[in-house]
Amino acid sequence: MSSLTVTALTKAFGSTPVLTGVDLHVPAGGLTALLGPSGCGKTTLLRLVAGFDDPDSGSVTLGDRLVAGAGRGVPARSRGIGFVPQEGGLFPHLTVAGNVTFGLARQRRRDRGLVRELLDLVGLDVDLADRSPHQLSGGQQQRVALARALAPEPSIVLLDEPFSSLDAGLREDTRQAVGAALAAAGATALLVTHDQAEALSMADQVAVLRGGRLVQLSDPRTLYQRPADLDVAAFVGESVVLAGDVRDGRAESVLGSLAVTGAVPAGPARILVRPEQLRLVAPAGRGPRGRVRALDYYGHDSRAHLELPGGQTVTARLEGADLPSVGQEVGIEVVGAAVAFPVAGGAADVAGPAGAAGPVDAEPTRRRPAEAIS
Ligand SMILES: Nc1ncnc2c1ncn2[C@@H]1O[C@H](COP(=O)(O)OP(=O)(O)OP(=O)(O)O)[C@@H](O)[C@H]1O
Repeated sequence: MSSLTVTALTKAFGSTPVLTGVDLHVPAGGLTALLGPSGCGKTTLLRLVAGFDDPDSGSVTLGDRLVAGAGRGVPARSRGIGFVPQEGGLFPHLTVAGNVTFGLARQRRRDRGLVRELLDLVGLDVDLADRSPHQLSGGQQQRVALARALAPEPSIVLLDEPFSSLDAGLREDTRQAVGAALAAAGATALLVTHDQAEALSMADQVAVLRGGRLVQLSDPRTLYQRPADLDVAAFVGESVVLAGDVRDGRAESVLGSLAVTGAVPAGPARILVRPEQLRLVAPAGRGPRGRVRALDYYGHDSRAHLELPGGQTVTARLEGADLPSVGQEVGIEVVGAAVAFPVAGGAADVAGPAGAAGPVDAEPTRRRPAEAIS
């Protein structure tokens, strides 16, 4: 398995730039998720790495082998890349064993021990070897596709939204099986996804792409806890964004004086905390408080939508069965540090992640209308 290095990669279709100066290093044996909204260029980047398309400029290197750029273009079939497409792309006329060994030399295709080994690697029973793809579930088909990609021992495996067609339960199981198989094979992998939970749970590092540019490359925890900006913050989880004023490592906000992560210049800032950092307590003195406007109950946890004194609504994620009632006034504590984004020009108005003016709610489109306050 090789590392992958992409340097200053640029691609346009006609006059429309799709990738602009993308630099990315995927270490050997690691799984990197390429995360971004629809149309940001994820698949295009994967196709340039695979050799299905040529970049306009920049380079692609596998290990120390330049495969694209500087006038060089190694054909896709000679790059030693395994590819797992969105819906498996299994050959319908071949059995599972035929699919898994498709890319191997004729002699190795009859090696039943190898088929067993590969199916075992992806968590499938060897009894499935003689079935046709249509006799498998979607999740099983994706595992066979991975076994097929791993069979020739490629330098890197590229996975293009491999779980997107699976329903929720199957998706989780298949993710775990695929992650375990890639780790057991010691594979270098680049996984395209627009699902932040998938990226955060599976990857060693996450590359966030926006508008054809790489905006952050971090391990999952850093990405969630120290996002590069509020757009990235909103893309990888729910956000509570407050107006604040930073002094000496603390931010004064409607939720009190909050410790701020990292060195932030003094002055007005937008302050990010996550809903699970908000803890509801009995209202006390002049401490931060809000009124519960709505509750979403999920069983394992709940979400409370809280209206703050200035009219802004924020979301708190609550564990346990001891829940407030709608209409109740509650005290609010913030646990852990906040992240501050200095406001250029001075005004600390809270603008939404997409730049909208006015108070921000973490998930405005999913919030229910406020329930009646008793
Ligand atoms: N062959 C092509 N010709 C013209 N435009 C293209 C071509 N391929 C992709 N595009 C455009 O490039 C942009 C990026 O597409 P791409 O498929 O890389 O995005 P993506 O992030 O993978 O999106 P999705 O998550 O929806 O698959 C889109 O606007 C798309 O319409």
